[in-house]
Amino acid sequence: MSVETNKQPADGTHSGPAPLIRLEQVTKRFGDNTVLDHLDFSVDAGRHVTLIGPSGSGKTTILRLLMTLAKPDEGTITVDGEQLFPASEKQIREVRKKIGMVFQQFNLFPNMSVLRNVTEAPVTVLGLSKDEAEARARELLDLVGLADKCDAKPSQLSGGQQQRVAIARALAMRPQVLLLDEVTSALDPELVAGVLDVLRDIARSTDITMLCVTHEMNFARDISDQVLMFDSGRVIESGPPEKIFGDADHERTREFLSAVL
Ligand SMILES: Nc1ncnc2c1ncn2[C@@H]1O[C@H](COP(=O)(O)OP(=O)(O)OP(=O)(O)O)[C@@H](O)[C@H]1O
Repeated sequence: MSVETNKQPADGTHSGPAPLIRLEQVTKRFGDNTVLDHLDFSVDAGRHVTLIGPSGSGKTTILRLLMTLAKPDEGTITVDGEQLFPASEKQIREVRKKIGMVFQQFNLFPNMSVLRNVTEAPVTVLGLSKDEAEARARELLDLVGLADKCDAKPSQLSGGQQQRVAIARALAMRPQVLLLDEVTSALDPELVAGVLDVLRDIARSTDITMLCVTHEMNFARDISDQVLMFDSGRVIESGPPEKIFGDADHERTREFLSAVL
């Protein structure tokens, strides 16, 4: 499979083994509610990292910060050596090109065909020609099993198919990082497996970096190089899936997993 990413050559300042994503001492508050509390973690290029933890522990907030949909109150976030906060609008636009996100809701453009949903941003944001964007989109729609749905409107597709279009749309920007926020939570149970299979395939066969929030623990176990257990805005434990799911050190992790597995 030929999913490629828009890898930028590292400049002199940021070359070397710097992680692709780095959060340092990140704090995020909503009023009196401290959602992230001096959070530190980093993700190396090409790794698949899953965030697990109880509802409200701040997992989605991290993805929203990385997408610049929210700002931290303190701390720094860098992606590929470039700082996200504080940064000019222009810098943020550049960093944003490196990050794709798939949300719980598919958020497709209802009046556009499936193909146009996937070509729109590569044409308008990256400046690809229509032909180039269509070739890329057709390849990705084939990858997610929807080659025959190019001309359909989103409303003619099942939720699982719509989410697969959303995955193709995110990949069409050739991001270095794919953020996945509970992408199967809004789906009927029988449609979940098809979407997770597509993501497993992408995880196995591409070099894209994935940061994933999910309540699907089997999926987390399958695709992750590393699992981060969150509680109250902090990472309380992290490790490879065999360790976290099989022999967690922290009692809170064991309690959480025994409740959800
Ligand atoms: N825009 C907002 N305004 C106020 N509070 C918010 C906002 N967004 C998130 N929060 C609060 O921040 C906390 C963390 O939310 P977040 O969605 O990051 O948790 P989560 O770990 O992803 O939970 P879940 O697994 O239920 O999705 C929650 O208490 C939530 O109510």
